[in-house]
Amino acid sequence: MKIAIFGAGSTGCYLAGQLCLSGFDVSLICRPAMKQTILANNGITISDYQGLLKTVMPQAMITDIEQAPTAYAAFDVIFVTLKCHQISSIANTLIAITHSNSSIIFMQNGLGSFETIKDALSHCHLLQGITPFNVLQQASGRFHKGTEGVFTFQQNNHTQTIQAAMQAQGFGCDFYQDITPVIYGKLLLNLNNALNAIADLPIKQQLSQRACRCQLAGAMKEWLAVCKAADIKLHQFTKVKPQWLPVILSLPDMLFNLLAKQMLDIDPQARSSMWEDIQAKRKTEIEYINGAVVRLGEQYGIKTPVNSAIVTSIHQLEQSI
Ligand SMILES: NC(=O)C1=CN([C@@H]2O[C@H](COP(=O)(O)OP(=O)(O)OC[C@H]3O[C@@H](n4cnc5c(N)ncnc54)[C@H](OP(=O)(O)O)[C@@H]3O)[C@@H](O)[C@H]2O)C=CC1
Ligand SMILES: CC(C)(CO)C(=O)C(=O)O
Repeated sequence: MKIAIFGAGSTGCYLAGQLCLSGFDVSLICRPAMKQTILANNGITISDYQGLLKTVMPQAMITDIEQAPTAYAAFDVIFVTLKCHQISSIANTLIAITHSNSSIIFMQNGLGSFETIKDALSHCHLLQGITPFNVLQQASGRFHKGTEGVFTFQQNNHTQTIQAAMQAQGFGCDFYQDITPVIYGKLLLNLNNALNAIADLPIKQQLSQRACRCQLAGAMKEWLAVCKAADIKLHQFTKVKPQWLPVILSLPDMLFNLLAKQMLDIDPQARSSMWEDIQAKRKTEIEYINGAVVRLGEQYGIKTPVNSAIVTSIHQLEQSI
């Protein structure tokens, strides 16, 4: 199975590492700077908070796909690990580098990016997936997984083969036929991305402060209310049901810390991908995350002042950088 990672950054390189170690032929479609970093460090190093540390060299690193897509043999599976706003422009390239049985798997957080491309690719096998954990790009071509969870994909013959190979290497991998509750449930957790970027602290330290947790609880309550009004089911990612998260987050520090220890294994250094975007002076995915809550809220007549204020703060941060 010939696999490409389109947009190899934090999550894409981590996924590439696990796929290479699982025996697949993996090519990265990446920026020249990423290729240079990987070559200079003799490969991609993946590490995690439980002690994993492995280095692998992908089969190829392609930096000119948009200029010369036909120069490359078609891929069987393409994981798109770009940011949400980078998706819509790659439809023609994806068509040029796939065959009639290829699967294209979109791995974006939030809501709305898949919709910007799916019509242009209506004849392709399109799937969605998520990365439930945090990946931070570190120095020396190292990609560090800082929280628990395993790659999760919509189910088809390709993702079934990938799951079997990844599990044989000890990497978990989940799949679902109906991915919608997973995507909507992940959005609940991603409501912290912006707050973490604003707080400018590691997630663990940020969530140790009750004031920060109460802001997150407020944003979550709005999303839960919107989902209830829209009759949307949410996948449960944590040990407690999604509806209980705002209650637990609002507890006093001592009680919260006791419960949190049992709920989430998290590296003290982990930060959100939106924090990475702000630090790197990149456009964020705010419109697909808190912005999606505001838009759906308007549609269902649910007020979302907390999420609206977060969207405004992130746009201000984007402009000030
Ligand atoms: N990082 C994380 O911990 C997590 C991220 N996610 C989600 O996963 C998705 C991907 O995030 P993440 O991995 O952090 O993103 P990154 O920004 O780290 O990776 C995307 C990479 O693709 C590159 N790129 C952009 N356009 C092209 C192109 N046309 N051709 C080749 N390369 C290109 C980008 O370069 P450039 O920067 O120059 O544009 C960047 O290096 C997002 O939706 C995010 O929310 C989900 C869970 C955790
Ligand atoms: C895993 C999580 C929720 C960590 O913040 C994330 O999805 C992100 O950083 O984008």
